[in-house]
Amino acid sequence: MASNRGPVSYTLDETGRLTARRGGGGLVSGLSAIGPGTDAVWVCSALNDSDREAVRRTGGTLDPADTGGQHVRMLDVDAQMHAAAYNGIANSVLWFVHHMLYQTPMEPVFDTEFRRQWAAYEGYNRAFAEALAEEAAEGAAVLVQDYHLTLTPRMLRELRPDLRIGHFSHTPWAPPEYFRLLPDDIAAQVLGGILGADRAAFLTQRWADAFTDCCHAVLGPGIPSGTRIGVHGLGADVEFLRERAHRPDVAERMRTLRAQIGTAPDGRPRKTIVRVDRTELSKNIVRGLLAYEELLRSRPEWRERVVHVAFAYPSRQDLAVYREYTAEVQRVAAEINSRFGTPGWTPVELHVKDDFARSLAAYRLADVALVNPIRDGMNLVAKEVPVVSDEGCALVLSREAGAYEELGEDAVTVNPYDIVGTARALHEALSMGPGERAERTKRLAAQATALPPARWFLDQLAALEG
Ligand SMILES: O=P(O)(O)OC[C@H]1O[C@@H](O)[C@H](O)[C@@H](O)[C@@H]1O
Repeated sequence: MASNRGPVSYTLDETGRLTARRGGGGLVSGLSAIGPGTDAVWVCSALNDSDREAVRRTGGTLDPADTGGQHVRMLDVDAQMHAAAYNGIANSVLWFVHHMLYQTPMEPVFDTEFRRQWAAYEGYNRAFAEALAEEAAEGAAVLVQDYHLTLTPRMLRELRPDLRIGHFSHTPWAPPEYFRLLPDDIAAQVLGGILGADRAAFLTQRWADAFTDCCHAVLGPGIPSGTRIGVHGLGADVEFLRERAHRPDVAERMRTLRAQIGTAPDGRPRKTIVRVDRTELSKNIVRGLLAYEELLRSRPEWRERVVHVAFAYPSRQDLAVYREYTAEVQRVAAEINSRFGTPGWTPVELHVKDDFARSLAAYRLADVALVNPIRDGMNLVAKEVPVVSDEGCALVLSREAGAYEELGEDAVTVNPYDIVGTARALHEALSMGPGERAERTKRLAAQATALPPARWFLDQLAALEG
């Protein structure tokens, strides 16, 4: 397996001690299901100086005590090359294209700086292809992950024609008219790189179709190399989540959260709208807050009776646009609190420090979960909440999330750009009776766990072999 982010990343303290921490996001959740006891090797990249130090100390093969027993080879790619490939191309161009995030008349600009970064991206993809060519046994299956590594499949194919190669995209795929913002030669390289694989797979049929449409538009009719296309909709890991959500640290955080949420003037517990995201532009956190503000403005009966618990965990803080977005989220939350708050009621509880136990606590007690991304490959939060909810939780879900294909029927769905429409959806979700809420949650949980991570992975392997 190959991905930019591995299962762990390190921090180095003043005493020189390295501590491994588990990474976040759907990709890591999916691949982590392939636990110890297999001969799988996970090739990933050092993401920061502490990771580079870990690579220096271990020679690149991480200590299994740090990785939960998985065999992990971490590559020490040149720091500048990694920065240009990861921040420059992967996060600022390919992520923006697939999530359709360019929104000003001056963006994007593909200039000589972009071409320089593209050369780094090629070098970065080649480093992976070379490492995989070294690691893989004769005839092995190799699963290459995501937009960071679109060129690797073709490069690896040239180095090792004996391998069976799969590529998996964890993001949406842009429709041709948006994908073709990319310069023609770059668009062709991205598609041609993935088509170097025997099989290219996606989280939903919608993204798979968009990829095929892009191939036709950019490369001409037909999938030229005979690459097969597949769909595997990653689901929630029900056993892990239910066990983890009932540990004492989660119960303790539920007590703290309940105290923060408090009771309404009539003495009943306040209703809770929960969201949990990386502070990510595509997650649409600011519009979510504005919709909540609109709810409080247009439906004064909810004032003092509801709290919006918003967890927005730091992400990609090397990029100015992410830092600015984080500040904007904080500014809008503070504004709502100063406009509507009273001495006994804080309308928005915004927390930015990553705490998985607290996220699970919020999932368990939420009355409403708000998942309103502009676009999202899948969105696992939408699938995790129904699985761990104690008494049923109404899901407000963007129709642009991949999870909508599976969960749309039992969610209250929204156009993520429509603030008034989202406020109405929040009102509808808050007003849903307990019986209906519990019934819908049960059906959502069944859908959400249809393809748990281990099967998601094994299905891909089986399909690649077939
Ligand atoms: O930049 P980061 O933090 O490694 O996040 C990347 C991952 O973020 C996840 O949320 C996406 O599902 C993946 O597509 C992506 O690979």
